[in-house]
Amino acid sequence: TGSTRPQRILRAVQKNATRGDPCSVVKAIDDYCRHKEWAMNVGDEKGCIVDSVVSEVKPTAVLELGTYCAYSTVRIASLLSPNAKLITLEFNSDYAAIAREVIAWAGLQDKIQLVEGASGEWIPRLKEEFGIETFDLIFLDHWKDRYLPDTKLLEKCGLLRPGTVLLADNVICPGTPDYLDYVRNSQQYKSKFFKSHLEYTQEEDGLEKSVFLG
Ligand SMILES: O=C(NC/C=C/[C@H]1O[C@@H](n2cnc3cncnc32)[C@H](O)[C@@H]1O)c1cc([N+](=O)[O-])cc(O)c1O
Ligand SMILES: [Mg+2]
Repeated sequence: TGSTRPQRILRAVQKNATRGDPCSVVKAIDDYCRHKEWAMNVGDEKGCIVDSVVSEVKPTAVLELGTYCAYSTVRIASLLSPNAKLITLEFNSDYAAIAREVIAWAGLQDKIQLVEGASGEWIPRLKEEFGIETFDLIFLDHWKDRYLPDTKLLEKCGLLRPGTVLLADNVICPGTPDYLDYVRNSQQYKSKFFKSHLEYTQEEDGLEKSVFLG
């Protein structure tokens, strides 16, 4: 049986990136996925928009939904202040195992808590299990039909505060129509679209940044 795409991505990181250097890990994944094999990382073009939002928000508590190979996990965590923490949820154990290796290669284990489990099950447990009050930034990049239910769950669990930023990948491709409709028409959010392209392609895509108003 051959290797999986995440295993090949990890191998590219171990071959081409420098241990303890998150930027080289991000670059190794982008180079591999642009030139060898496409994969559903947020990528470098949209990644620069993610970087600018993280730099603007300066979050100390970050939640990522959908780790996959930890590309965005590493990219975001590398910009966080020393006392900031990022929790990332991933329910596929094979992907979680690869993600842990990528996070370790980047030397970011102390900043990142990877939780192996489903967002629907874990969001209600975050306050108790991790002593989280509210999140400053949430990056949504998991199954696209989970964005809306998980956002409503985050509201219900009191994990959002006035000013919390929700940053959603793929609102054009593959698309998250029900989520977009909600954050753009709800009085509880101030939403803004950042036009970009689908990772490693010329296809249209973009990120939606939505500020919770409380
Ligand atoms: O489908 C896409 N992403 C889904 C990402 C899914 C990842 O999040 C996990 N997950 C899902 N629900 C979960 C609930 N709880 C925890 N992990 C979960 C899955 O195990 C996977 O690791 C996608 C597709 C394209 N595309 O061009 O087709 C481009 C992109 O940028 C994408 O993000
Ligand atoms: Mg995505």
